[in-house]
Amino acid sequence: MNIVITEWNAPNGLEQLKQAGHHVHYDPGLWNRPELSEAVKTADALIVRNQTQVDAALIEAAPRLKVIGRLGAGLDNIDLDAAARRDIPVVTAGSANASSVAEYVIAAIFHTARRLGEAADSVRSGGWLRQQFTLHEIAGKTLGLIGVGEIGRRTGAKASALGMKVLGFDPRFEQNEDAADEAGIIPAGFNRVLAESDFISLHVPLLPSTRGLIGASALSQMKSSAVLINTSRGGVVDEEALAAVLSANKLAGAVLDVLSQEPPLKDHPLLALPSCTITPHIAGLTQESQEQISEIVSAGVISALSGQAG
Ligand SMILES: O=C(O)C(=O)COP(=O)(O)O
Repeated sequence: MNIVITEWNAPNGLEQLKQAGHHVHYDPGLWNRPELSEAVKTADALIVRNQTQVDAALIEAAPRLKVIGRLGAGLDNIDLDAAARRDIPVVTAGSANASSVAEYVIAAIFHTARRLGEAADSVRSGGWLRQQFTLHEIAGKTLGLIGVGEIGRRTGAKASALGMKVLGFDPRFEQNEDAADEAGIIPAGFNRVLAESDFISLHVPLLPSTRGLIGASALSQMKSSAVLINTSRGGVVDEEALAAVLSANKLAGAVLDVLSQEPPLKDHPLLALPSCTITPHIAGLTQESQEQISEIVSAGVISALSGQAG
């Protein structure tokens, strides 16, 4: 069968698909080109990351489509209702990148707490600024999680192992409470997390109910010494409101791995702010997670295609 892959995928999964006897049309830049709707016409399977817009029109343009593979966790770029109407399953990699994202959040906490990059740069330029880089311990500080699914839970477990107090808000907390307890996460309301945390990390999917969740009102409830970390989706944060509070020193910093538009326009206001660190959507990207994701999604796609007529 014909498998169209529109974004980057690790080699092990591509090999798996070929070994299973499928024709692999691998074109990592296809998501951004008009030929996409032509390419899916003969696709039995479509494998994407987060940039391909798998909307109703694209699904309609693919009459043979039997399965969609998602090399990651977020599903906001896939019209799940349109897929369900055609009984097309969506295979994801589950929580295969959850540890990578959790480790990134811990790195972001240390990045802002100890500023090793800046300290090293200052030495390279001839400085030896020991007092200027006398900064903060993270033990005893409070990490607030907005969203306590698998990524939030693993982040909380690592933070609490480092001696942080961890507060977690999740709209589905009733169901998560046992898991949260094990990870050392204290269930808390949204406002408490905002008001008491030294670091706030976002782990909710982008849904109509979470779009702009961290806007002017939420930002105004945070401590002025707090740092916001976003590895979820850019749309969860109102970027203009964030730029305003950072410029006014009403928030100490932000580490953003995701933006509402990726890559950002050159004149994006957050790019000009030294207290805002932006990375290119890499939290879930490690060699380990990508190999695992590629393997899981390939296996799921192969299984969904097996036994189906071409
Ligand atoms: O898993 C996710 O949702 C991510 O955002 C990670 O990046 P990806 O979309 O897999 O390239």
